[in-house]
Amino acid sequence: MITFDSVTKRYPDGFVAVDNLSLEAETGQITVLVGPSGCGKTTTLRMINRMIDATEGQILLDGSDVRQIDPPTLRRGIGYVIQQAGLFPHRKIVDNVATVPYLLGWEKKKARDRAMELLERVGLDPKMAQRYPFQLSGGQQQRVGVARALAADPPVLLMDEPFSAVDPIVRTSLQEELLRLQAELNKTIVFVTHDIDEAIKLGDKVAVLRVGGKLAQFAAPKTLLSEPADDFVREFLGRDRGIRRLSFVSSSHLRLRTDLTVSSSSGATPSDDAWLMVVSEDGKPVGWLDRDEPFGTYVHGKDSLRAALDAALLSSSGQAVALDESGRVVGIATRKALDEALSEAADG
Ligand SMILES: Nc1ncnc2c1ncn2[C@@H]1O[C@H](COP(=O)(O)OP(=O)(O)OP(=O)(O)O)[C@@H](O)[C@H]1O
Repeated sequence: MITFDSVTKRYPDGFVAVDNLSLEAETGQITVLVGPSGCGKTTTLRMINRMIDATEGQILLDGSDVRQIDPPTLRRGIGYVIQQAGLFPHRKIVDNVATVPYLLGWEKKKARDRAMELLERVGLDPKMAQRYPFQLSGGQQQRVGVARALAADPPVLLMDEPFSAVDPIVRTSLQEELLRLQAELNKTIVFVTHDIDEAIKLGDKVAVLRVGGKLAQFAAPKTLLSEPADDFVREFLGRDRGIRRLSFVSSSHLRLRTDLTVSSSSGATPSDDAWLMVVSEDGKPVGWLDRDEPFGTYVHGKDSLRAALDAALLSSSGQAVALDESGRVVGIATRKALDEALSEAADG
């Protein structure tokens, strides 16, 4: 766990970049620092690995004051990923990833084997290992940056706007990759971004900072969306707060109708008003009976209420097709069921 206890950073010119910050970044979780430009996110992050020293207060890493630990020892246990990856341009990818193991005196083969394993872990083709950074796309370089930070298996990972220099599609895939990796690795991650959507997607908890380095709110994404602490946070969260909150509401409470499905061999005829979903022999959705309209699906209980609503909006049926994890139809969420679930969500 990383604990900020009344931490202030005053730069030599007197500017207060971080003002009396107290928060805890839990072990094995992703804590996101988010806020407008200049609010002190990077300063806060760099005080953890002592690239910047706090002026007042204490930062504790698993109970030990970081200022009592000499910086090289401290940084051995802390991976650091920055925007545009910051790779060494004249080193091959494999050697970039092996940087810290080399510094730690690992023998070359062991360090390179570790690097190759990590490249695979972050979803890069092993063939990339022999290339130089300029021969990789921005997104690939960013993956290398993550692999490099993980090389010595540090328990803590600091990530400073790591995905902000890539296009939105690559960015989404990097975010998903990080969540997948984190599910395996359980690192204590502190992640800086100015993008509130990224914060909400990645954070177990999100610290919203305002200019002047003051903490405006520290909460789980769901709480931020439903109970923003003040107008600043509300405005920073932006539009569609209500819809976005549905991403954190489970679809498992949606009441499903099983009488609105028909097997493809049944020869059923449509009734006037009902939309019936034809289901193949192996349980997969085929299409609406006698209606040439698209249909939308979601995985019941796994996807959010937002996903179910989105699926319903894909066709004029207004109904979502609920699937199990292997893609078989488990029932139909009707408008009425969605309506009920939405009003429950609005209440709670
Ligand atoms: N060495 C320094 N001396 C004086 N002021 C500084 C110094 N470094 C940063 N600052 C100021 O401290 C404030 C916080 O900077 P910081 O880089 O932590 O912000 P940030 O939230 O990460 O911003 P951005 O999103 O733009 O990267 C800014 O106003 C910055 O100008």
